[in-house]
Amino acid sequence: MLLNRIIHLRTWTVLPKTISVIFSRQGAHSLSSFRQAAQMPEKKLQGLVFPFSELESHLSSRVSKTNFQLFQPSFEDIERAEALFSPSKKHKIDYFTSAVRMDHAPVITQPEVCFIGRSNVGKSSLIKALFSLVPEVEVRVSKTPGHTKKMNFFTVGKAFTLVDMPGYGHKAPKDFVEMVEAYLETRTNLKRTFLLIDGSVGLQEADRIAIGMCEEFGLPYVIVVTKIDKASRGELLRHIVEVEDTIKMHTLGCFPQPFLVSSTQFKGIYLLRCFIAHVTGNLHLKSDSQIKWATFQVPSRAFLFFQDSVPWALSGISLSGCAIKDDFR
Ligand SMILES: Nc1nc2c(ncn2[C@@H]2O[C@H](COP(=O)(O)OP(=O)(O)OP(=O)(O)O)[C@@H](O)[C@H]2O)c(=O)[nH]1
Ligand SMILES: [Mg+2]
Repeated sequence: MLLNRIIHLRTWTVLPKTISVIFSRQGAHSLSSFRQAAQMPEKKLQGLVFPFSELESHLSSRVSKTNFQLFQPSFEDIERAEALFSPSKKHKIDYFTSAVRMDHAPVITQPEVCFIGRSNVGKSSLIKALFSLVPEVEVRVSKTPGHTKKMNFFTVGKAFTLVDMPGYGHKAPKDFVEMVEAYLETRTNLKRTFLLIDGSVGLQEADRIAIGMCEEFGLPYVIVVTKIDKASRGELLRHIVEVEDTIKMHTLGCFPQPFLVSSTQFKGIYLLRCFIAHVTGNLHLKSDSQIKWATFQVPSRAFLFFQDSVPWALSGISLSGCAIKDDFR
């Protein structure tokens, strides 16, 4: 199968030192909450919430800037989405269970989102940042590739579940294919797959194979460019253009807007929270939020998602390949 090929790829030359970190309450990020961040000067806040806005003026006209602004919720919507990521007595956010095989995966009906990507791309760090309002939830990150060995399920109240996956490529677990491919192919409550690409190294062969797999399975998926703090501006722009070109030329199921994030600087995290709230059917955007029209073909499995009452239309994608309107309620 496709991912078998990824596992055997050896594109990493430098192996970082083994350091495992368990994030605890002490590790809470000072920008965990959008409310806190909203105290910042407008321009800084804009760059934090919409990281693309800082890069926009440097991109050539060849790149579709509209695609980066397809999902552009209002600050009010972002704040409403944040409530979903804030725990309360009635809305518990916690680690749920782990599985190494599909028959060990919990059977649940609530919407689910998962995070896949090469080992060390920053999947667990991103989830830790998304859950930073609940720092007691243990999400393990490590400098050593291949740290996450199991599919780790986290529940966000009754609203949705989120799955942290082992990485593919270097040091992927032996049972990776049976675990992750089977999950992606058969999980019926999976609403979105977030495919992470390291913004400091750009698209690698393993990423292209993973994109091919998402296409083959007809998954609705979204590309997230990670570690944007680590790359120079020039490098990052080059990598973003490459991602954009790939989405445009080689994908049908990928949401046209790549999301840019830095889990350490908290860039793009509030926007991603809002997108997750939206695609899991937990947030209806206010009318002043902007979701632009998108026109392209949708793979067959998308129809199943439409039937699940979380239509693709929610992310600006048309079922018929025709343009759709931006008010979906
Ligand atoms: N500079 C920077 N480093 C990051 C960022 N996100 C993650 N890292 C670092 O990248 C390394 C890998 O992070 P993880 O979150 O464990 O990566 P992963 O994709 O879960 O890795 P596996 O579980 O091995 O597949 C850690 O050293 C993180 O601190 C980021 O946004 N910026
Ligand atoms: Mg991990």
